[in-house]
Amino acid sequence: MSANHPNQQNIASRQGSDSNLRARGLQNTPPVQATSSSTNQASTSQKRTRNDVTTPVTGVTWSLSDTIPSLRNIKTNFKDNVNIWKTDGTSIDPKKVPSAIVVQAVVSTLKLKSNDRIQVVEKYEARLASGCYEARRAQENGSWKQEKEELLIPGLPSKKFSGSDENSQNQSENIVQDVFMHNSMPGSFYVLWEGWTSDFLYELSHVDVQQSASEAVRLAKIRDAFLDAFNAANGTGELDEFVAREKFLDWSVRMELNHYFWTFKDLSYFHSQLHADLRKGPIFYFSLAKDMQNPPNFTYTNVNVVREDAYIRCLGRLANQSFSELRGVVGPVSSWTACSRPQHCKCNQRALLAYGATVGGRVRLLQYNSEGLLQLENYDFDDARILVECSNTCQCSPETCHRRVVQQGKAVAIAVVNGSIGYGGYAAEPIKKGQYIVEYVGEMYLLKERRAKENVAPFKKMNTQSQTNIDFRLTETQRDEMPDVHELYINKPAKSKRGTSYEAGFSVIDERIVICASKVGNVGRFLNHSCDPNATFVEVHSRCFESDPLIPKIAVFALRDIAVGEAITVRYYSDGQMTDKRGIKCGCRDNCPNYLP
Ligand SMILES: C[S@@+](CC[C@H](N)C(=O)[O-])C[C@H]1O[C@@H](n2cnc3c(N)ncnc32)[C@H](O)[C@@H]1O
Repeated sequence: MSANHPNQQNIASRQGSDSNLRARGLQNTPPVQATSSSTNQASTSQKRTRNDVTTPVTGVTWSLSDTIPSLRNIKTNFKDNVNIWKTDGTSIDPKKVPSAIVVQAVVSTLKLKSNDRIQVVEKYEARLASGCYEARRAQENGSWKQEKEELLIPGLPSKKFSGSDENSQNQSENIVQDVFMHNSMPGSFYVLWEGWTSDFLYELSHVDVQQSASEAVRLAKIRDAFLDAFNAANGTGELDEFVAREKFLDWSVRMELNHYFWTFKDLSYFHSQLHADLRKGPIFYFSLAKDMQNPPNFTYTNVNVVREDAYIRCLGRLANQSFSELRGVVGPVSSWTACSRPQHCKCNQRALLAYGATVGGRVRLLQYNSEGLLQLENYDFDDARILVECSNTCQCSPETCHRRVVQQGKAVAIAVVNGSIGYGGYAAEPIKKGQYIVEYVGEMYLLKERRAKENVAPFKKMNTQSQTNIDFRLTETQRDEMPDVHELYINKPAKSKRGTSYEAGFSVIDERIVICASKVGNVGRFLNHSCDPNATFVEVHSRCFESDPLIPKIAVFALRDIAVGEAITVRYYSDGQMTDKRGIKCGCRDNCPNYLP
């Protein structure tokens, strides 16, 4: 640190000032309520005019109006005040956590309506996390404006307060965004405030920060431990300089308010805040290179953003029928819950009924063990398998049931780092075999029938080398053929990088439904392919309330223990699909002979 740097006096004058500490509140309180979507209008009923729909599986016919969810129909077995608790002591009301955002065509005969659980919007746009008060205020009043066009990322503040606003703003409730180690004073942290630029860093003692912003310190420790592990794994010392920049800050970075570095910090903070809203793990974005790359630019979502046609298709699936509608087909309701005897569970029975017929009765139901870890004995990539979680009909606790892992949101910390095959996702906390890692979330839409047939083999071909459970098989040309999904419903996408695909499909639940995380997605979009993966995609039925529509999910689970610093990888394709040399050379290891189609 240069003794004559103009900002030094600025920082020194604030150092250890109790009055500043009190005045600024030093709060690190994540938001309590999850409202990352764009519509909050509640409604209690949904009128439908559409004709009956016939399931292709059993020929059972029912009226769509019977299956449209509304809050009215949510019959919970919880006491009214039962909440899900987060690590910071705040709670989530599960009834107010959206289970999907439905993007409806402007011209639609159906006119879906929103409620707390299903939010119907015309267009999905990113927002700042609901608890980021200072950032919202700065967005209105701040004097600093983002100058670099490539750094205008949806959901990140484009305006902030800067040092020059110090005396003109009412600074009562500032929140700690990030803390960095002090290179020359081990007893101090540099503190970055939410909604403020880096020319307004404070230098505060560990004790003060630890007491008032313990969550920020906990996250900084996870970040720094990851960097050390990642650096050690790379072994050559090449990264030392960049790791030090992340942990200690450079003057050059601190004083250049438009530096890419700060956008990576904002991505980490605001995406982690959105995750904290739903009790999911934090995310850390890094560019460990001298010339930092453009940060990834996409709109963050915690829940699938479902196009109207895919939503209607989901409602029309047999799996969406209530138990009363299926009386006589699904066995009688027993007193066993799925938690105690999965084979007697009616949710499992219904899933087998719904998919067994489609895929020749060869669907395997995956199960959790009593610690909530997926049992993966005899795991075979080519098996047709799904996972069904408990819901409120099972009468078990949404808080403690070991079969509600995905809906409880207990996902791990993930770091996103750039490398030779683009960005990749890495374990920032140790992960156990069978542990839930993250959901793969994005825009959900239907493939056209013709393309679905071309691209997804019928189940009778399952269990052969050429079939995968979840795939990324759409080519650039095929995506270009996609009709108007983005134009009509979502922000128009920039052309994706040539050869880069973010589309994942289902093969058991519905081969026409695709989740695309290119423009709207979550951290799952960064998981790269490996021919020897340590994690796997699983098709999941998970809903807190039986009256929610059953929107299928894709979740990622660990196939083996994964250490901090290790890349989290999944298999997009089986070996037989990876021989065509016109594809992308697989970079999962040195000299891998395979090609991504
Ligand atoms: C779902 S994205 C993964 C994240 C991506 N690397 C990024 O930077 O955003 C899938 C794309 O990543 C790249 N990719 C993933 N795994 C790869 C591998 N093993 N070898 C080469 N490219 C890979 C390909 O471009 C692929 O279409």
